[in-house]
Amino acid sequence: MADKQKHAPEVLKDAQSRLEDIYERLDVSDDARHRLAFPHRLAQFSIPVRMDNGSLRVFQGWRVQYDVTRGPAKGGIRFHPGVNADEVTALSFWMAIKCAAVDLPYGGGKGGVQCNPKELSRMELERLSRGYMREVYDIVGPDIDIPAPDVNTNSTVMGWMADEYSLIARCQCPGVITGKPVGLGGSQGRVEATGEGALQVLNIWAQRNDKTPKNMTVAVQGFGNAGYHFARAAAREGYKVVAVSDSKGAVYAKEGLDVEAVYQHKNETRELKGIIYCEDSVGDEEVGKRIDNADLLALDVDVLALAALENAITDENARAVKAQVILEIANGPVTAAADDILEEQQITILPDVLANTGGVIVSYFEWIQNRTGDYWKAEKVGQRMQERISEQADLIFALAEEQKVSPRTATYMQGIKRITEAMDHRGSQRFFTGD
Ligand SMILES: NC(=O)C1=CN([C@@H]2O[C@H](COP(=O)(O)OP(=O)(O)OC[C@H]3O[C@@H](n4cnc5c(N)ncnc54)[C@H](O)[C@@H]3O)[C@@H](O)[C@H]2O)C=CC1
Ligand SMILES: O=C(O)CCC(=O)C(=O)O
Repeated sequence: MADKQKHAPEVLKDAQSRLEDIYERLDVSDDARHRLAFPHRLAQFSIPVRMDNGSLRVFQGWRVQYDVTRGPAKGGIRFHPGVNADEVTALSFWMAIKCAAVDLPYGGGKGGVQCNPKELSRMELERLSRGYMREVYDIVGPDIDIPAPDVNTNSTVMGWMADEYSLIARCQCPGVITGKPVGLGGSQGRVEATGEGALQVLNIWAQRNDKTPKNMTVAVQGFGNAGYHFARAAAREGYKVVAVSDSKGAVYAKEGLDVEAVYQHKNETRELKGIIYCEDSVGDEEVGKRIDNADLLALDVDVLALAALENAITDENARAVKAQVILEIANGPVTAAADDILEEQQITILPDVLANTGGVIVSYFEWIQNRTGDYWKAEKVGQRMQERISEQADLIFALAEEQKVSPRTATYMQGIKRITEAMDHRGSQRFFTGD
């Protein structure tokens, strides 16, 4: 256990350990450093839920607003047995960095409930989702904090939460939450946005480095919302997706997987591990062969896309990575210690705070649509996301080249610079001076 903790450090501490270098490079003031050392607000609460069998269960929940200098807090809500205050705080810290890095008028927030949604009935899940909104009602709102989906939450959960908010507020207020169903004020393109945005970041990097998608092999850890939509988009653009995994297993095919067939199988059986592939016989179910999850991370591929959870690559397994580029679709999949090892191995990391911004960018578009009442077609959403990502990724890659730093350092520099500039614009006398 102690050994495991050594390799998978506390998420917030690990996330913040990257800041000192950024502060030095940008000459950040002591005031700003103090303010970014702690979350602006951390709410912890209990959510009592009446279960279908009549018993009462009480779930622990959190909502953290790490920084709100540039605008209302923004970030998803995670339902997972491992969620805790440390993780949610780190996730809200990353939201603040990423929103600033791609110039969205938001701060960073995140929420979580410690639960296993797979063990809950649909009605229990709805009661839990509504209970969460009742607990955070006073601290969220379209100008305060705007939640969205994350691991194990989706448009259905967002729809229930939006409805609960409107019941309490006694008004229609779709802008309080994004990632809603399209029929309830959700945006076209939000479901696939994170995966599509990650592909765009990869394409921009590939173009700048004279690589062509056609020859590039890809392995994807985490075949959920973000990972599946990335794999689908990558296959569409000519990348060869040779392996994907979920929490229970991984599947591999040297000549490339049929991503849609794998998705269909997973949808029907809820898992990937049943898929069997024989090199010389092709049957209905035979779309790939089973490999261990750990082996997927060490495959000799061009691109390793990490789309599951934090701490996937640590100092324990970093040396086994053979990919030339890691695409961080998940938040925090590579620890700071692993970063150093991967850099030594000359592996490029396209960091979470840039690579997974497609989701929050389209959430921003959803919020604009909710507030103006002007709903956009899918083409417009796609085009505006592409413009935003291209513009900001180009700035970041150019900064990385100019400063001779990694794309992660350049993205943090971009984000922290914008946050600290906004702090300056708000003035230095808003705090009690003591006289
Ligand atoms: N959904 C979104 O819009 C966004 C998600 N993200 C991040 O992307 C990551 C994935 O999120 P979603 O796709 O929304 O969640 P999801 O719940 O839809 O999918 C997560 C997937 O990861 C798999 N998984 C979990 N542990 C694993 C392991 N050890 N090995 C292999 N697979 C494993 C699960 O089985 C599941 O298939 C998270 O880090 C999330 O914070 C980031 C930005 C936006
Ligand atoms: O869509 C959003 O507002 C936030 C998505 C999110 O939680 C993330 O980018 O990690």
